[in-house]
Amino acid sequence: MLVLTQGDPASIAPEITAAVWQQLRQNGPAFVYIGDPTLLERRVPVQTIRYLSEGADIFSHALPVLPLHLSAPPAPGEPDRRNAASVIESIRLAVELTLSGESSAVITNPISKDVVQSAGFRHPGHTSYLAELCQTPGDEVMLLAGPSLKVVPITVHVALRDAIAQLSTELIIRTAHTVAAGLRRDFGLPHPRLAFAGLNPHAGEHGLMGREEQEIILPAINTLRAQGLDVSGPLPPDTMFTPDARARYDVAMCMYHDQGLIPLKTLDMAEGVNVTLGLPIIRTSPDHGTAFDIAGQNKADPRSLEAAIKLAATLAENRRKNA
Ligand SMILES: NC(=O)C1=CN([C@@H]2O[C@H](COP(=O)(O)OP(=O)(O)OC[C@H]3O[C@@H](n4cnc5c(N)ncnc54)[C@H](O)[C@@H]3O)[C@@H](O)[C@H]2O)C=CC1
Ligand SMILES: NCC(=O)COP(=O)(O)O
Repeated sequence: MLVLTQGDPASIAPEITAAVWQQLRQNGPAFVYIGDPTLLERRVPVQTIRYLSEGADIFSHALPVLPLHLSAPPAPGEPDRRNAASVIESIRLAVELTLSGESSAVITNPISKDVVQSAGFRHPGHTSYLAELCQTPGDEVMLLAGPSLKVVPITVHVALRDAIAQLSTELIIRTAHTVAAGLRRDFGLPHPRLAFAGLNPHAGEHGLMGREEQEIILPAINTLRAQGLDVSGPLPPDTMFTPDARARYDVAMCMYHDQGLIPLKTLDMAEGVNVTLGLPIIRTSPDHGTAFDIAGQNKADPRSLEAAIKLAATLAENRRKNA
């Protein structure tokens, strides 16, 4: 059984959850929703449960829900910080059930970092919170996977000037090992090919446009190669996402968030999935956010959530086989 978190109740999460249940109810993979049942009741048949094990028999005719309760009535498009506690509790419980082995993976619906942080949440997103809950802080790595491309932002939710300051040979090496291990164990790629982007225009052009390639990125690549990984780069970032270039690697290792997420979402927004590597559990999520601007209008595309649920099931099965 998989567990799906509530996400922000004012976001598109309720409507995409209902749409994906309709899509998967016959052939699965089955999931249990952890959230307030009233968010879904007017869209699909819902059945509250006490134990995850009850979910499998119910899934084909009703969406099984482990109930949580909101503090304020939800209004689509109007996030309310009074509901932040329930958003956070859904994530905590999903991780607890997965660490205990009752669930095989966590899929998270989108949250507003702004809303949860206003209620005291100290993390810039799910990723580091999940690592804290799993007691593996610092081991987490964000990977986004779509049909055309996989990318890893080596620095993530920080201002661009801080991302540049954070880059180090040690961080690149550590991230690359987590990615290679995750691609082998969970994605079933025995010899993953990692391509590293440069940071600067033309990958620095021999130091004319910046020295991070020579001083930080290249030493990491040389070390990783000596350690037996299949690595290439630093590549000029503007040409490494062409179809020909993408055919030469399995994952693009990017130096900052938007360097990787812009090509990923441009190519694969509808089916892109965010995967957290480096955790003792499987976690996936749609690649998009809360989309408050269209919440409650039945405009939201549910395919990224559907892809996240299917990929979570595949990764969990691969990890079980490779254990
Ligand atoms: N995994 C998560 O919890 C994520 C959370 N976020 C959070 O979401 C909030 C909003 O972030 P934005 O940058 O505005 O990104 P966003 O993905 O929420 O929205 C960007 C644009 O894409 C559209 N869009 C997004 N998902 C869509 C879908 N399924 N179907 C149709 N249109 C869709 C929206 O309507 C909007 O115009 C922020 O607080 C951000 O931190 C963003 C990404 C992931
Ligand atoms: N840009 C990816 C994103 O915002 C999701 O972050 P997280 O909640 O998975 O940490």
